[in-house]
Amino acid sequence: MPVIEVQDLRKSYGGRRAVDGVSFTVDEGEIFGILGPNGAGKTTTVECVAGLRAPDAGLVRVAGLDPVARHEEVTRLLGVQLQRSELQPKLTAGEALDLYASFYERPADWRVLVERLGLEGQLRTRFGKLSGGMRQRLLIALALVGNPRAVVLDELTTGLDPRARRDTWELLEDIRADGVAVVLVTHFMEEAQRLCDRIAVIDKGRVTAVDTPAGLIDGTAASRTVAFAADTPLEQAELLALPGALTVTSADGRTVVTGTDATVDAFISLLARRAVTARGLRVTDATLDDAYLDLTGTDQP
Ligand SMILES: Nc1ncnc2c1ncn2[C@@H]1O[C@H](COP(=O)(O)OP(=O)(O)OP(=O)(O)O)[C@@H](O)[C@H]1O
Repeated sequence: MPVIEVQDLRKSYGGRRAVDGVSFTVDEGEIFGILGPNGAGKTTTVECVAGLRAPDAGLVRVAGLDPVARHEEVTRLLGVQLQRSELQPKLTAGEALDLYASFYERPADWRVLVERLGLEGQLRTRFGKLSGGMRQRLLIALALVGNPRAVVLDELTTGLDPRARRDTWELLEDIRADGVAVVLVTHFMEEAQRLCDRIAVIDKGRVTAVDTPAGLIDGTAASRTVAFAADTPLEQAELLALPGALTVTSADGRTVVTGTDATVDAFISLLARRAVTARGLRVTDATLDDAYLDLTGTDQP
């Protein structure tokens, strides 16, 4: 049974659809990414998973429980770090960690989390006085302090410096190894590519693709790019006729062909057949950025 299950989730605000039929499941020991443009409905979706918003329609289950009807039980199983999270400004970081740990029967040792997240120097600082990045680190620690079975992390590393970001990624990888199911909303492609086992791309309230990062990349129309300078010019039309070829551009003596694996294979055969030497030949894979741009509308802000 998946730890998190979302089926045909729908949610509108004042008649405007924010989430329009989203479905996905997240298994134990899986990091499931949600990518999508601003306003696509990502936060609304994870707020429904956390039981903080009631869906208009559809089904949400966390460990088999309805997070709205069984909110208290779900709170014990699910750690949550949301974009709109706030704490009482006068509470110090150390007090907040003690308080949150007291909610759970078997809390994690928060000192370990504090060390992993580089929060040691901040324990006596009030929440209201923490820098943006330190607040973020504290909210991550609070999401994990209950030793949850599942966590929802909305923009996990926004505002973190590069070292804190790497440390947080390693922490998440350890949590996954412990069998926790993780839902990660992110705008960072590098983060998604490194951490996520599967990713849902959401656009205008709908899931436009669910796959592994490699699967999403392979699914892009132009999954490979070949760049070269030929000693004997090759006809543009001939290159465009290669199987799967999408575009051919030439500038400064170099030609760039976009296409698929089949395009690359056919291109190599063409070189051999013509006894053409391609200098500085480079074959590059599409990135998750390319896949993301393919899968989301261009009319978004
Ligand atoms: N409390 C609310 N009241 C009214 N409309 C809302 C509310 N929260 C979100 N919306 C609207 O619902 C849509 C989806 O918002 P949501 O915050 O879920 O998107 P998102 O994908 O998380 O965006 P971002 O990447 O900017 O965080 C947007 O059009 C937003 O303006």
